[in-house]
Amino acid sequence: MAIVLGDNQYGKAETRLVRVDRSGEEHRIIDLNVTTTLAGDLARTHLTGDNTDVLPTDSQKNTVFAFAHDGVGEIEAFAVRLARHFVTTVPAVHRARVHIERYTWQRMSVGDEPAPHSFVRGSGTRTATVTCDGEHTTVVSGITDLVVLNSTGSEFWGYHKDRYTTLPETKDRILATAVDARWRHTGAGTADWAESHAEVVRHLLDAFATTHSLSLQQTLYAMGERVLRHRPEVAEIRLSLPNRHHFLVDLTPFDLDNPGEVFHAADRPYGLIEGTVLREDAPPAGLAWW
Ligand SMILES: O=c1[nH]c(=O)c2[nH]c(=O)[nH]c2[nH]1
Repeated sequence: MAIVLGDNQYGKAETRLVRVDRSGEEHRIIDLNVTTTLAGDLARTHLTGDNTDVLPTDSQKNTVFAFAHDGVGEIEAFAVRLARHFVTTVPAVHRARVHIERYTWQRMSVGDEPAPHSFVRGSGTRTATVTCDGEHTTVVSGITDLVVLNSTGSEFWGYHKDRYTTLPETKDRILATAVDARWRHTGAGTADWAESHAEVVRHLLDAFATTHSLSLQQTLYAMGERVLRHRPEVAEIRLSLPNRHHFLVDLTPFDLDNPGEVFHAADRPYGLIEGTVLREDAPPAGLAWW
């Protein structure tokens, strides 16, 4: 019986890079978590331990820091630079993926003045995943952990019921989720990554806030559809929405009414609603989701 090496990849996971821009009166910070993943002709090291083809993961980490020396810029562009570097300079490497998370920091205010070098962590983490095979480069942008809540404007009723169904139907509930969205760009050369990202997030939030929801599934589709209608540079968006259930507490044992005011915010289990919304004529995804 022959035994062979199957798919393999390797890289440095979660290089934490913080860069301080001191060029102005006010400092600016970029706080990143960078993961590099390489694949290619790497049979030799697996089969014989000959490491000729292997760029150490330590070198990959060093590359991330060295590339930050002259500025990081937008994370999509930084990831493109790194991915192309690995594919074009390491002979055995034919595919590189660079995944970056950028934590949100907002400038503090002291009194009415913006603080020059003090920051507070904001909500939502921006992400970018770039894949390069030497010929094609794909860019996926995203946002994770963007926690949102509507205190009304959400119903859930008319669902399939069986002997195990106890959930009461509701015409008014809290709808809350932590948005995890990733969207694939039609090209790798969007002019303004920052503007594109801010606008996609704005449309996601607008759709969440203005959709009268009959299910989180319906809200998911509305969020994706709105992004695609307004942002031509986006070909496809994948959303993962945990349903952060808020259950109305029964206060009748205490002779108290509860007209939609007191809720138990349960953390688990939670419904997990996931879906993809895309253009019918979206170009092939290639390695985008690799
Ligand atoms: O919006 C919802 N979708 C569901 O599929 C579901 N299932 C459930 O128990 N509550 C909800 N809410």
